[in-house]
Order: sequence, then structure tokens, then C-alpha cells
Amino acid sequence: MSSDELSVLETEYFRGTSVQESTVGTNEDQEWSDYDDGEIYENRITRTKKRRRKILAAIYFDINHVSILRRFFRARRGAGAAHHGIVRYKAECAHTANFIDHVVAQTAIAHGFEPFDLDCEIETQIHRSKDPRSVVLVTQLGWKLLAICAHSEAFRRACKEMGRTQWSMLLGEISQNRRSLEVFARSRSLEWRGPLLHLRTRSIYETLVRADIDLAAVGHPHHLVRMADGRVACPTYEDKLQENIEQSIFRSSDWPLSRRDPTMRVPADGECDLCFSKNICDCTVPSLAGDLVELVEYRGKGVGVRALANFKSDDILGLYLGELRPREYKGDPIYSLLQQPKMRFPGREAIISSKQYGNWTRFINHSCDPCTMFRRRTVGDRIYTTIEAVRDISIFEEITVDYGKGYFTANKMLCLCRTAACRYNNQTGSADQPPAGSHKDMDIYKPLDIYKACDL
Ligand SMILES: C[S@@+](CC[C@H](N)C(=O)[O-])C[C@H]1O[C@@H](n2cnc3c(N)ncnc32)[C@H](O)[C@@H]1O
Repeated sequence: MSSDELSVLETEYFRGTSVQESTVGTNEDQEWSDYDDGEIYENRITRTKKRRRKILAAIYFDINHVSILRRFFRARRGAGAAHHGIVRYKAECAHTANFIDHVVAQTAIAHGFEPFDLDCEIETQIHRSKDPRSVVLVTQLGWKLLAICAHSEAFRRACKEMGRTQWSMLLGEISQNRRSLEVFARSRSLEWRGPLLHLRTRSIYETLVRADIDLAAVGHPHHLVRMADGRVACPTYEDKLQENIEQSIFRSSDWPLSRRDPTMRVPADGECDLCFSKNICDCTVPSLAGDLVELVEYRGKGVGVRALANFKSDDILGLYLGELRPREYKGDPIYSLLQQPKMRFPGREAIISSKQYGNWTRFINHSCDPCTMFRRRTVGDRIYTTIEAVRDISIFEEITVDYGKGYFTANKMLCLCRTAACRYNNQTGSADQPPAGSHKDMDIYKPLDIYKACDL
């Protein structure tokens, strides 16, 4: 990653934290009984729930951000200690370590656990004021989830500044999403054990020993799927890993007639949709959204995509990528998408086949009442098919799209979107009904099979 890319991410980061800053630290914690009027009470519940959701989104954002800084730090060790990415990473590590040390000290005061080998700094803190809020953190989250969340500035600030009721509700929601956060941290190779390593209490030691077994290398974050039973799997199709790519693949041998990449922009593709230039420009489609989603198993539908951020209507979430094939290609009935330029003229169509190579967007399931749509775009030197939000999408919502006429009839499948608007299934099924649409079995990722057994 170049330092330019890092700056873009940092800009995004500060945009993200400004949301957190206005979110935490507000006095939202008056007694509910103060509100006799039902409507005010309802509004207040909705508002405070929204605030908690913003903080949860900020926690995922921060964890992802620290992981990016860490990758940068590891790749650019020679860049000099003064590089702003490195300074920032070290500062984040220091904040996390201080927070954890404080919690350890408080836990030691409250439970009198054996503080053997606690360093002097912590011994000093033990003699300072008591902070009951830090004490319950370990009992509610456990050391591992606590160490993961402590990497988030939003979490640390919320712990310090949020009202009592809201804070305990937030902790409940974090616990409910324990597995999601653990897999998220793992898939981004977050070094969550770092701030615990020098703390030799028995419970921390046990957590670290258990965690040693789950350190098998992870490839791309989207090579991991969180299964409904809590295990972790690799997405596979026809027994092959579904690999992540950053650009569609064009092989001239697949295109005997034209031998030209059909996604290369030509003058007839019109102006760039981002800068409106009629000439080829440097614009690229922002791709941060892909970092803030997780792949999860939705019973009956196979792998799907769950939002880990709040997206706004019209946000461009990603590009549909895969192997580019001529229009006649029939080898991929499940993931194929017809790509066309926004100014339609013959001869520029291509099938994007993502059964083996693609990105997270290929896992978006269909809904008859979707929250995104496919759009044809001209950006920079290419034409693309993008996935864009058609309404606001809340964190933890499934990201869905309309596959269009014919997909379910051509593939003889029933739709399991379970919306009132469903067009391809007139049954109203329960979430556990047998798979009607699933086209593949999931391969449980063997090296991580032990993950559940040792970690939950
Ligand atoms: C483009 S793939 C989406 C990702 C897919 N779930 C997977 O596991 O790789 C399309 C396939 O997902 C499943 N699917 C998606 N939406 C569905 C729905 N609403 N009802 C039933 N199956 C669905 C079907 O098996 C369909 O052929």
C-alpha cells in the first residue's frame, strides 16, 4: 500500500471518527421513567439504538483501520520511524495497551486475582481510584473479545464517556456479535494478543495458550465465511477455493474475434461518472465498503453478505468482478452477469463469470425487495458494473440485490428472500426450511475447525 492510499484511508478514518465523537459523550442516559409521553419514549429508544449502532459500526471500522496500519507497518519497516503511518500505528498500540493495563489493574482490585508479574505501572494504577465499569468488562466480554475491542478508539471512548444504561446495552450487543467480531479480527490478522502478552495472570495466560492454536494463516478476508453454527469455512465452488481478485481477468485467448478487453473505455462510453470528464481520466471506484462487510452463511441460500457499517442510499458499494467471457459463454449459470456499457451499442457485451475468481459482490444474494442494484458505469479508463445502495442500509443487515427476470425460472429454483414482495416463491417458509436455492455445500476450513472448540 502506498502512502497515498494510506492518506485516503486516514481521511475516511477521520470522517468515521467524527461520527463517533458526536455519538459518544452525549448525555443520553436519563431514567426512562422520566418520559411519560409514549411517543417521546419511542423516539428516544430509536435514537439511542441508532447511536449504539453507530458505535458498533465505528468499532468494526477502527479494527479494520488498525489492521491496515499494521500491514503498512510490517511492509514499510524501513520507511523510517517518523513516517505518519508508523507513528499512527504505534500510537494506536499504545492507547490499546494503556486501556488494557487499566482494566487489568481494576480487575485485580475488584477480584483480588493473583497479580503475579504485573509490571510497576499497573501496580501504581491499582493504588489509584476504583473504576467499576472496567471491572465488568472482563466478565462480560472475556480477555479475547476485550483485547479485540480495545483496538477501537470508539470502544475506548464509549467506555469512558457513555451513560451507564447505554453502555451496558452496548456491551450486550457486542457480546451478541462476539463471533462476528472474532472472525472479523482474525480475517484481518489483527494482532489482538499483543497488549496481553506481558500480563501473566492465569486467565490471560489460558486465553493466550488457547489462541495459539488458531493462528493458521488467512489469505484474503473474503476467503473466510462465518457459518451459521459458528464455525469458519472457505467459500468453494466445484471443489476449488473461490479466490478474491482486485480487477476482472481478461484473457485474449478467450476472445478469438476481437482480442480486446471489452471493459476498456472508448469515447462512445460517455463521460466519467465521477469527474464528468469526456476524456480518459484517473478516477477509480472507491472500494472501502468491501472491507466493512462479512461473508456469512444464510440457511438455504448459501453464502451471503452482511453489512458491518451503515451505508447511505446511492453509496457505491463495489464492483462486480470476475473472468471476462464472450456473451455466448454458458459455463457459469450461478454467478454470471452480463456486462454492458451504459451507452448501449452492439459488440461491447461481456459475461462476468465469478464462479472461481471474483470479489465479495458475487456472494450477494437475491431479494425481491433489495437494498442495492447493479448499475452500468464509466469510470477512469474502464466501464464497470457497480453495486449501489438504493436505500440506507443498517449495520448487520443482509446486502441483497435483484437478480432480474428469469434467474430463478432458468435455474429452476425457489426464491427464499421471504419478503412480502417475493415474485419467485409463493410459500412463506421458516428460516430452517430445507435448502431450495442452495447450489453447493460449504467446505469447513479444516485448519480452523478447532477454532470453535477452543474459543467459544
Ligand atoms: C450469485 S450466487 C450468491 C452467492 C451464493 N449464495 C453462494 O453461496 O455462493 C446465487 C446463488 O445463491 C443462492 N441464492 C441467492 N439468493 C437466493 C434466494 N433469494 N433464494 C434462494 N437462493 C438464493 C442460489 O443458490 C443462487 O443460485
